[in-house]
Amino acid sequence: MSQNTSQAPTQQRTFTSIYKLMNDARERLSKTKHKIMVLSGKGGVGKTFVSAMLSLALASEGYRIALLDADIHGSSIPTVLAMHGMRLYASANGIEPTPGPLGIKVVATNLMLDSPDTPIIWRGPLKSKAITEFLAKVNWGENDFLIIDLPPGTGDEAITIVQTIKDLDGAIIVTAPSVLSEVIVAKAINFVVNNNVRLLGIVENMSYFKCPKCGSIYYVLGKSTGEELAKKFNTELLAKIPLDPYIGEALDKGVPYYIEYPDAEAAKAIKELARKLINTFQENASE
Ligand SMILES: Nc1ncnc2c1ncn2[C@@H]1O[C@H](COP(=O)(O)OP(=O)(O)OP(=O)(O)O)[C@@H](O)[C@H]1O
Repeated sequence: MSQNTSQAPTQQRTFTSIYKLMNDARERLSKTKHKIMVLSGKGGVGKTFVSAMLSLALASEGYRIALLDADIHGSSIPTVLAMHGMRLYASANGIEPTPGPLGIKVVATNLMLDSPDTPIIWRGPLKSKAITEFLAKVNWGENDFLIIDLPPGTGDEAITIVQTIKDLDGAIIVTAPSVLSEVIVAKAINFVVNNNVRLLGIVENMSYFKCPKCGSIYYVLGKSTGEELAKKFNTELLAKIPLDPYIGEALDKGVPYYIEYPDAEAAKAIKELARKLINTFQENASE
């Protein structure tokens, strides 16, 4: 009994501080119109690539974009956006997002590290706190879209996002033909639906490869079943993004793919994805 009593003030302080952080986060994000999370049931399907390129596609249509890399351990948004040597910095207004290509505001743990290959050794509660602090202490300012790139699965990071951002506008599930199993897609979809987040649809990445010489289509990672899956889960197949060798080339050259190769096959699919998203929210706005 006496032990409980002596612990009470500390526990209360912890709850108060998390409650305050969550409130601060909501206040900080109150001038961001649409908040969208990007998740997948499995790793390596191109979630980061889709989040980063979708952000660039929306920005190139004139929208104000913020991008949160909520993948604390595997933070790679800055690399994909070619933000070499850039850092977050503090101002009197909080943590300032780092301006990325086309002016998108980027927040990522890798932008806080001296070296991008430094490992972050944090367990669940610390990762959740880091994400809440990012949301609460970053000077997000006014944005049309906040895109949140999550690590694979439905763990601490995803739970923190849905608990903190109560007015999330929706979720995009990214998957690839090799992992288009119903079970994997269902897990991600159930997480979204059970948390009362609007399911915007599925993006099938690495869908096919189109030969640039003869135009033949090859299903390198297995037959595309995106349409059937979307139908089965009563959602939309938002995009089929092909495998594109220029993506690796852009990474090697240290340039953002969408800007460097705007007419490449995958870039065109991402542009379409961005337009669908814009239409979705314009339709909603006029309802
Ligand atoms: N359509 C594509 N064509 C060719 N390469 C791609 C495509 N999409 C993504 N890639 C490449 O595949 C690799 C994995 O992509 P990415 O890191 O975006 O996946 P992820 O789902 O975010 O991974 P993680 O599970 O680590 O979070 C990267 O090297 C990326 O450049």
